[in-house]
Amino acid sequence: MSTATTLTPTALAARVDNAVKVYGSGDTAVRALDGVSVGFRAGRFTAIMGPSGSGKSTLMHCAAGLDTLTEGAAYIGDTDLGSLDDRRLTLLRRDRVGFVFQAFNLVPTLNVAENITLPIDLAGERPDREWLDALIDVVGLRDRLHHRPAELSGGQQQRVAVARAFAGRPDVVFADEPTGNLDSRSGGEVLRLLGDAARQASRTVVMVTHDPVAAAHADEVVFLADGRLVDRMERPTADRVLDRMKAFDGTTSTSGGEPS
Ligand SMILES: Nc1ncnc2c1ncn2[C@@H]1O[C@H](COP(=O)(O)OP(=O)(O)OP(=O)(O)O)[C@@H](O)[C@H]1O
Repeated sequence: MSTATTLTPTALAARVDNAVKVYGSGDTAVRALDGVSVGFRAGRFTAIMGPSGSGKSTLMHCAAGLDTLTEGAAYIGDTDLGSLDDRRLTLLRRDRVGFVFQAFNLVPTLNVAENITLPIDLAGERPDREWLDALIDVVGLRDRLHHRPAELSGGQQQRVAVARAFAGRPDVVFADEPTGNLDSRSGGEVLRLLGDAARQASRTVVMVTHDPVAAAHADEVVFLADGRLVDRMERPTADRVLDRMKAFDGTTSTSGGEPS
């Protein structure tokens, strides 16, 4: 049987195979990814964790088509990103991928409603009003639609960014430290939104974080160390994630490392 081309419930929304990323060359070369193979299941919320410099952001950027791999392959659904020219890659990112960054990256001159629909407007598409309406309710922004970003709290701004990321019904939303600029209460709300969007609307979310509490909102955590995938954890709790992270201190060995 040939590989199915449509997504099934257990399909992978994004994956990398044998991903190698080398920055620079010669003596100063850094092997940020050293043969990582990992899949992100459709309809799930996955967190990427690991010590500083372990390659989390590099993995996310390469999986999302924001950067290219030195070796190996990255796929969104069945599309091999390495097979796309710049124009097609730009279109794929616009049509099939959503992004949430630590710095909210809203357009200051546009109001909330305009920020949310910006990717759809830029694509020249017609908004799906029903979907947008539901999204605005999910992120709790209905009474702020005509405000500009500067009139919102940080948590509200990030909720706008989450709504914008999901507005075009992307296959996968990548989030890079989305709660890094938020207090724990606002951060918790944003994480719940990401989880709800993944589970209720069958969207896939992949989040880079260094925070075990944030990772505990995910369905699964994948752990990187020194550019390699070293572990996966289903149904994480903050304590279990913290214990796993402690095992990285001093050694990145995965055999018999006992948390203190
Ligand atoms: N543009 C670049 N040029 C050279 N080296 C880079 C570049 N970007 C990242 N690196 C290096 O690649 C390695 C992985 O970096 P990356 O940012 O992916 O790690 P990270 O796990 O996201 O770290 P952090 O948690 O500190 O953000 C690090 O050694 C980093 O110094």
